[in-house]
Amino acid sequence: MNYDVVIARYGEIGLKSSKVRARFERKLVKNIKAAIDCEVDRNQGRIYIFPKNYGECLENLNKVFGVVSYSPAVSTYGNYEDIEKTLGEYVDGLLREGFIGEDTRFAIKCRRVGNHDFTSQEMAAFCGSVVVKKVGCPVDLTNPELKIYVEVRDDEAFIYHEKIDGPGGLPLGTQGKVVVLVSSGIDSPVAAYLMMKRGCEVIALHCDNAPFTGPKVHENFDKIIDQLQSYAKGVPITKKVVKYGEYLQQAKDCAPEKMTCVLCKSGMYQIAEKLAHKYGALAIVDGSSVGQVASQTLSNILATRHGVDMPILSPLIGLDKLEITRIAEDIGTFEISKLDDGGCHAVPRYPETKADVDRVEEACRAMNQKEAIEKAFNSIV
Ligand SMILES: Nc1ncnc2c1ncn2[C@@H]1O[C@H](COP(=O)(O)OP(=O)(O)OP(=O)(O)O)[C@@H](O)[C@H]1O
Repeated sequence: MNYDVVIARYGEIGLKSSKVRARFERKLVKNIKAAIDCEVDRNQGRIYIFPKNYGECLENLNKVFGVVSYSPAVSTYGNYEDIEKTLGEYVDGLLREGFIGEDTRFAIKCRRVGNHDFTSQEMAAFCGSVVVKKVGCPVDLTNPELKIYVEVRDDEAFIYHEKIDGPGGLPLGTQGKVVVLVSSGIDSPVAAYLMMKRGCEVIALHCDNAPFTGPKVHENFDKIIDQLQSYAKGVPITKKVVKYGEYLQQAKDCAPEKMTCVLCKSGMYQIAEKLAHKYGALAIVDGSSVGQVASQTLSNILATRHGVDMPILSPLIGLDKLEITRIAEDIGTFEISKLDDGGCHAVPRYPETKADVDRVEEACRAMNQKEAIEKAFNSIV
């Protein structure tokens, strides 16, 4: 097929006020250009992409948030003569590639914007007759096997037959920054992805628990961020790593053993909050999901957040492991997360599952948490 344009559609942006919409559209176009080598035109709620390489364009558009669907198309002029000629060639291509045959029930879907001397129905009937003359296949408007779309916009027309689903969401970078706590596990990369999908720029903070973890954990974190960067064209993820081993050692030495995981989370949130202030981020994000592991009880979730003033968002909170795993597979992080990284050896035999604020405060005092956090924060690279 000799496509010469890809039409991209966006959803939610269209619901915004005209000022916000214009800003979102500009950002979306910028992100598309960062992801694809192309020229771009914006017109009446559609984005027209003229890529250098169609294969690359179709693959990368699938990773640009804000794009709801897209169609490779051929363009022509918006009059009977040119549409007839171009549609005829388009149908030849469909025949060659086996999308249409003499038994294929088909329908023409025509949309029109602008002033023309024909209605959408008249143009649809005309285009239908062009296809029938060429292929001899039956028209079926209620249950077609193939839909051929003809969009006439002022003096231009576009013909296509595919609508490929995009990732949806909002253009990356339109909703401010968040600090996402990213481990090398399955959940937190999905949490980062979902926030990016809602338009948030991500600062990924990883706590390097060495010597309680091996080098594989850090390596896998790097690979996960590399994979997520393919969704962050235009607004790349900022990567930050804090040396967290000394903090954990202090927790183990000075506070009750069973509080180690609670103190670990509490420290992570506080370091994330400091980092957020430094970089102008407005929220902290983690991959918690209620009851998924022993430490993710509601009482632990509440107690570990004590002392943090910034919102801590947990986009996976109501999802089960299977749902999270499915997303991780789709976005290409599961294969990395499932690699054996040796786990964390700071985890006590019986971790606290019913932490309360008083005992957390007591444990924080016992380990001199404020000083340990300050020290860890200064190690961030
Ligand atoms: N080493 C780490 N660095 C940064 N964040 C972390 C780290 N370990 C845990 N977190 C954060 O705390 C959340 C809860 O971690 P926890 O270990 O309790 O659960 P999990 O189900 O294993 O999470 P994940 O699959 O994301 O590792 C993680 O989703 C992540 O946001």
